[in-house]
Amino acid sequence: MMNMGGPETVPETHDFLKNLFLDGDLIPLPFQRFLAPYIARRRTPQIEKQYAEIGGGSPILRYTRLQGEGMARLLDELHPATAPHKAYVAFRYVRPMTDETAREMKADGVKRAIAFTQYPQYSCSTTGSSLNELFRRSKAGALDSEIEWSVIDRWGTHPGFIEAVAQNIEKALAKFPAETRHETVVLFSAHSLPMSVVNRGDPYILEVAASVSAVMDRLKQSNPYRLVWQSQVGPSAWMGMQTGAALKGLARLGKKQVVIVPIAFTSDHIETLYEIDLEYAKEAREHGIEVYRADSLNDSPVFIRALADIATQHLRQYSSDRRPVSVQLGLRCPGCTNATCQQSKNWLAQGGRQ
Ligand SMILES: C=CC1=C(C)c2cc3[nH]c(cc4nc(cc5[nH]c(cc1n2)c(C)c5CCC(=O)O)C(CCC(=O)O)=C4C)c(C)c3C=C
Ligand SMILES: [Fe+2]
Ligand SMILES: [Fe+2]
Repeated sequence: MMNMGGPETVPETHDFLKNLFLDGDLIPLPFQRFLAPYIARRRTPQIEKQYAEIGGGSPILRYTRLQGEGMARLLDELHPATAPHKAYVAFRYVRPMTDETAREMKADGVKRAIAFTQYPQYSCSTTGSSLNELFRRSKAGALDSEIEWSVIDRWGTHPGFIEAVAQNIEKALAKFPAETRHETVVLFSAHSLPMSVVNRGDPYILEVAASVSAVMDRLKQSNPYRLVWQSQVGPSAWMGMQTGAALKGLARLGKKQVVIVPIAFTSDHIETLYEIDLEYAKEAREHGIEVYRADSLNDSPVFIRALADIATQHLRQYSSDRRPVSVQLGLRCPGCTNATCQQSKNWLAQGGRQ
């Protein structure tokens, strides 16, 4: 289960940020090895304060383990041919990272594995970075070369995922009076992307939009909605409209009720617990809007069943066609100039064989 991870405790914030700014697949910086620690040090106090305010750290490891254990249990029933199943966590910027997980898998004698992204929608900066890291660690000899790999690279329109998000929206909508509930604006909010990434042909924006469209179809188009973008970092141009500005705009239009929906991440993190709950919701209330947030998926049993179903479908498909990767993963962004992307795609298309 591949994801970025987050600091479990406040003092881990600096190392998390340092590893994040060292990731050239996420943020290519000039003189990265020198600039990354500098930027991380400067940013640490502000981000530490945010993690402190949301309870002292990120809950992502706890939820990913819980989701993985639940998924593996269900998989044993749904796909007994490949049982027993076990979920391992590989984070990009905090422990457990790929090397540590690879050692654990080696000790367990694993010979068949699925690299299962926990980002519903594909971006080169997120899932792409995790897959490139898997490739690099393999090349460095950290992975057991006998493991047969396949990849689940995106699942943003899977009906189980859509159902889990839709149910959480319904719960939030139910907090408004029945007479005015249909007027509530559903504001989907996803982490933004720099326009430089969008403009090289990254598929994330399209895939997030596809998730939103599928959720609204499941809700039978019950409410007006928009997709907006949050958490931009630094001075460059990022995908908009920004979530904060959208809330102000909705207030200007006289809207009184809003449900904010995190759609691109599967557990709580500072974007939901700090940015949305503490910053945006407070600002919106000051503008006269009553606002609730749809819960993150966290320990949702509907979501855990969806993960098991996604893995089952993948295993069935793989047993019939032996294709380790999706057709879509084979295509690099038309504007991609990162040579590792091609190498890692070739490696994965061969099932992780050298
Ligand atoms: C699907 C979600 C995410 C995408 C896409 C994404 C792209 C992206 N992010 C940065 C820079 C930063 N991201 C940071 C933290 C962070 N990012 C995501 C998710 C996505 N990022 C999460 C869940 C988090 C964890 C923080 C949290 O909310 O708990 C940070 C560090 C925090 C900060 O300093 O503000 C940076 C920096 C870029 C440049 C990028 C696309 C290229
Ligand atoms: Fe980010
Ligand atoms: Fe790329």
